[in-house]
Amino acid sequence: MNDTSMRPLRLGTRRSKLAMAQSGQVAEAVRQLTGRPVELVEITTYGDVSRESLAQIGGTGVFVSALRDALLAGEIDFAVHSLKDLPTAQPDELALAAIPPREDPRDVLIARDGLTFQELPAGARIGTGSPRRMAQLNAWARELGKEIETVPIRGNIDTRIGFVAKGELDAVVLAAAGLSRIGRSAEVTQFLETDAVLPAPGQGALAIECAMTNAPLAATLAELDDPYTRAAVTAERSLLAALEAGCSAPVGALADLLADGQIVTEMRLRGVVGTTDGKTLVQLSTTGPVPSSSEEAVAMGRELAAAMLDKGAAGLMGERAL
Ligand SMILES: NCc1[nH]cc(CCC(=O)O)c1CC(=O)O
Repeated sequence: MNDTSMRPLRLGTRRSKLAMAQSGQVAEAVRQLTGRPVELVEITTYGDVSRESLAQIGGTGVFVSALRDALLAGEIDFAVHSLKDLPTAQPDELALAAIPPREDPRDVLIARDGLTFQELPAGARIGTGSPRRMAQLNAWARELGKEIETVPIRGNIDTRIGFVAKGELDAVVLAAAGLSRIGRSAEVTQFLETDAVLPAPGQGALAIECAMTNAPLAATLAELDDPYTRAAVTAERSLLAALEAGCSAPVGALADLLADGQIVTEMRLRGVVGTTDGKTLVQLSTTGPVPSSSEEAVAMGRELAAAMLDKGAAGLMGERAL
């Protein structure tokens, strides 16, 4: 580090319980790595303040722009984001210094009385404001031959779980990773298999960002990077970008590694786009060598996007679901 002082490193974070939990974990890892103190700097983003639905405010970047402004202004040294909240276009001035090993990427159901999705009665009210979740849940319900009602909700994880606890909704759908980070995994009633519901691109992964000009810090943070997670989320985000969809679009994607025993052999990338009523889904997958460069991962995402667009994916997006 060119700055050899023991000045604390300033980690910018949102104030939510989830953001504080994940920033706290990264702060500890950076402390161990550098021997330097790390101090959390709380920053409020538009996404935290606005009461509008994410689909309405346009989604991309509402949780990250204030953190990025603080990085560019030199008010903080680095920031931790949920990768799925990060817009696919990376600003030139900012380095995605590390993508640590991903947690469980799946969505989960928290339902009343311990119910699974299959056990929910016809007419069940399921809370989610995500067009991606609505599309896949409605498609799944159709397959099971039952009607459900998806109810748009917003708010932090505790608020969302509260709708079920108070009996206002039969179930809510959330990301497994977020629940585990805030210590509420025990309330999960079903982990949704990815054959039924593909997560958001980058779900379950974190992104650690710093200013491009701070090369020594970028190099230090890079030690927290997991190349497999980076390859997977790069392919997923490339698919999203090539579909020209934002984080509030009904797009799911997941890259996973195929292994022969302990040996990783290939990477599979799956993608889905659908109408929120679940009547039409375009769902495709591709398998190939594990990308050994960012360019290869990007190419994999682009190829799958092209195949999905061939199947009519474009016509299913752009709708502002609610
Ligand atoms: N959209 C909000 C959001 N952004 C990141 C997570 C936690 C999971 C993750 O880090 O991928 C969540 C909550 C959720 O979707 O349940």
